[in-house]
This record gives sequence, structure tokens and C-alpha cells, in this order.
Amino acid sequence: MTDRDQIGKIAAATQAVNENVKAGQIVGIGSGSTIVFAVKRIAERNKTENLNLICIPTSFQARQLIQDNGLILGSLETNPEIDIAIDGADEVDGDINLIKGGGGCLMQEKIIASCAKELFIIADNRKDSTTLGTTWTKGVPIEVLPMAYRPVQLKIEQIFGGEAKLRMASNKAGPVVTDNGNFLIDWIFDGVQDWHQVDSQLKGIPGVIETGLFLNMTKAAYFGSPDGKVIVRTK
Ligand SMILES: O=C[C@H](O)[C@H](O)[C@H](O)COP(=O)(O)O
Repeated sequence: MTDRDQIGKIAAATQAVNENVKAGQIVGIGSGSTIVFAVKRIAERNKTENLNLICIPTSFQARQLIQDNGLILGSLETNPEIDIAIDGADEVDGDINLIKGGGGCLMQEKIIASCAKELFIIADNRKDSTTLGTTWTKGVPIEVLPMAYRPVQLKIEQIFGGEAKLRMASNKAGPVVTDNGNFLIDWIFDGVQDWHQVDSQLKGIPGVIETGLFLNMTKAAYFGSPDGKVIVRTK
């Protein structure tokens, strides 16, 4: 990531927090590199406005971010209903459908998003695309039960074509293990159109736990550019 991309992330995160976070809310905190700037902005505002938020994490990383920034940590047990969730994305299409999970977090993110009244996405403008699969070329992340990864790989390739790759760790021998103790398959597809059908077919394969396709979940996406300008896409 260059400084220019970072400027976009900061701009998008700051604007999304300024416009949508309100005192007393239950806020879902996403995962990745962009959410770091949103949490920093929330913490800044919290110092002067006493926001009194309860923050619900979507990952181990988010949990640490919340605590390191002096915010109140909650859980779905204490707060099953969430006012807003803020999160990053790997790709956002023209209808604000998303590919997520490039950083290995998707299942908890999707659960939190599903419990939130509104989901706001923050990203640098490289993530903006008209059709899913245009800018994110590493495939759709799919969380799978470890004992089922091999048949799931084969079934995905038989049903949809493309290549279903087991995500391997870089500083550890063997596969990436998610916060939930599962494996990830990155499915590199070719020219798929009907994402809703694909998503439900994927979830119909025994062993598939969740997909990184976030369809019809987002209220607005904030894209920041290297000059600090932000474009907001709503549905
Ligand atoms: O697995 C990671 C999450 O889905 C992230 O929200 C997504 O990868 C975007 O991350 P970043 O903000 O680093 O681009």
C-alpha cells in the first residue's frame, strides 16, 4: 500500500465515522487495514464528545483495536442488536455488493453485518468496480470446515469451473486458519453473473460455512481517493 492509498482509506474512514456514528450507539467494528482509521477517528471523537458507544468486534484484530483505543467492548451476547456496522471490503460493485475476506475475516463480519440496522463500507478507490471480480483478482474467499476442504474444492470447480485454492499461510507451514478455526478457499472464477444464485449454491455444499459475498447488505460505501476526496455510493 502506498501513502496515496492510505490517504484514501483515511478520508473514507473519517467521513463515514463523522456522518454515521452517533452517541449511545452499538457499533459493529469490521476488520482489515481501513477499519483501523475508522476506530482511530471514533476514539478521537470519543475524547471530545463522550460518545458512550458499545463496540462489537468482527475478529480478534477488531477486538484488540477496540480495547487499544479505549473503547467499550461488547459482544453479541450482551448486544445482539447493532445500530451500525462499519467495515472494509476487497471489492464493491455498482449495486454495493461486496467481496470480503481477503484478510481472512468474513464469517464474523457477515454475522455482525446481519445484526446491524445499517452497514457502511469504507475503502480506497481501488476497490470500486462495476462488476464483481474486476478489481479483486484473488478470488472469492470461502470459509470451510477443515475436514471438508478437499471435497469442497472439487465440488466448487465441478459446479462453477475456475480454480478453488486452499489459502496457505505465509509465516507458518500449512494453511491459513481463521479466527473460527476453519480453512479458507479462494475461488478464482470466470465471468459469473448471478451472484445470489452462486452464493446460495456455494452455501448448499456441505462443509462450506460462509462466503465472502456480501449481497444486498450495504447501506452506503465510502471511497476515498489519493487527493483526499470521498465519493459515497448509496443504493
Ligand atoms: O478479511 C478481511 C476483511 O473482509 C476486510 O474488511 C477486507 O479484506 C478489506 O480489508 P482492507 O481494509 O485491508 O482493504
